[in-house]
Amino acid sequence: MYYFIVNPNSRSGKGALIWKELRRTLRQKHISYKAVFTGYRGHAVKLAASVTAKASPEHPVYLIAVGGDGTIQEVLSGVKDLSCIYFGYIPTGSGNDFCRSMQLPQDPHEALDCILKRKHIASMDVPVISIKGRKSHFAISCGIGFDAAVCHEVSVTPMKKILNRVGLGKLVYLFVALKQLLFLKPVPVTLRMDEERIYPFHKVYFAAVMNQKYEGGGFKFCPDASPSDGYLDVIVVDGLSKLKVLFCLPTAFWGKHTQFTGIHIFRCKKVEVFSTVPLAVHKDGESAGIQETFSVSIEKEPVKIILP
Ligand SMILES: Nc1ncnc2c1ncn2[C@@H]1O[C@H](COP(=O)(O)OP(=O)(O)OP(=O)(O)O)[C@@H](O)[C@H]1O
Repeated sequence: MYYFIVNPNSRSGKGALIWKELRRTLRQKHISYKAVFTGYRGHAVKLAASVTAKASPEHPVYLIAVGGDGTIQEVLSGVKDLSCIYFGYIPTGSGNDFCRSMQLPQDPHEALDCILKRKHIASMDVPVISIKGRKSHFAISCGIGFDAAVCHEVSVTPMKKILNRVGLGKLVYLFVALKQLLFLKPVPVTLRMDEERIYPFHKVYFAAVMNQKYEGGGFKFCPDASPSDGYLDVIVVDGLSKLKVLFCLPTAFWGKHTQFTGIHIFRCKKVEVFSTVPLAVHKDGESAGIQETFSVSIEKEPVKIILP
């Protein structure tokens, strides 16, 4: 039995239409499934918790998230014991960084086909972010500063709806990033890794903790990040002029930004981030509020994910 958690509101409402087509396929193929729908922000956490409440490693649940990248982190956050699920993902969002990094089909119909075939099961690290004592999971990345401010504005801008309507949803990140950069003021941020290595930075634009290579709609910020190596990759952008950031940012689409002075990349199992002023924080592109500090580690147990 497959359990689908569907965000009908993803890609500005297209998620609901795509789900109807997928449902037709499931019915035609006589697949046994249950589908539940998210009605508000954070709902997928509760739905995933209730769907997996009785699951065990002996009786696992095939849990499929249907939505954008934001839905994935909510679904994973609702699962208490990751060893009790097989995770599948059908993209109906606008950014699709998860598919890009995991090399999953970007087309929802192909993604469903891959899930039903269950050809390849792999392990994926699941990072845990702790903010003010509250823990939750994410799949792709979390960050503080510029990238989080971009995510926050992307989620509220009417431009996203308009660009999604004409199939150019990904461009919204680029426009918003340029606008945010104009008004941004870099601040001192310190990172402590694995309880011992301390790195103070003085003029930080942003710091991102990445489980996967891509975030922000295709920026390959940590080109060597791997979701199956048991490590987190961390990028810090510090001390560059705005003009240089502007020049450097497009090169990140190809992962070529790492050659610039002021771009620092680290690898660790745990990182604590301390900012001197409250800044926007995101996880998998969803706002996690305005924070001064948070920490990230990796769950001991990886999740089993269905791949093509
Ligand atoms: N029924 C709903 N109405 C409004 N918001 C919802 C609903 N269900 C889920 N959400 C919220 O919508 C937000 C965005 O969802 P999601 O990431 O799945 O889609 P997206 O933004 O279109 O895709 P992407 O993140 O790839 O750009 C999440 O914060 C989620 O909690």
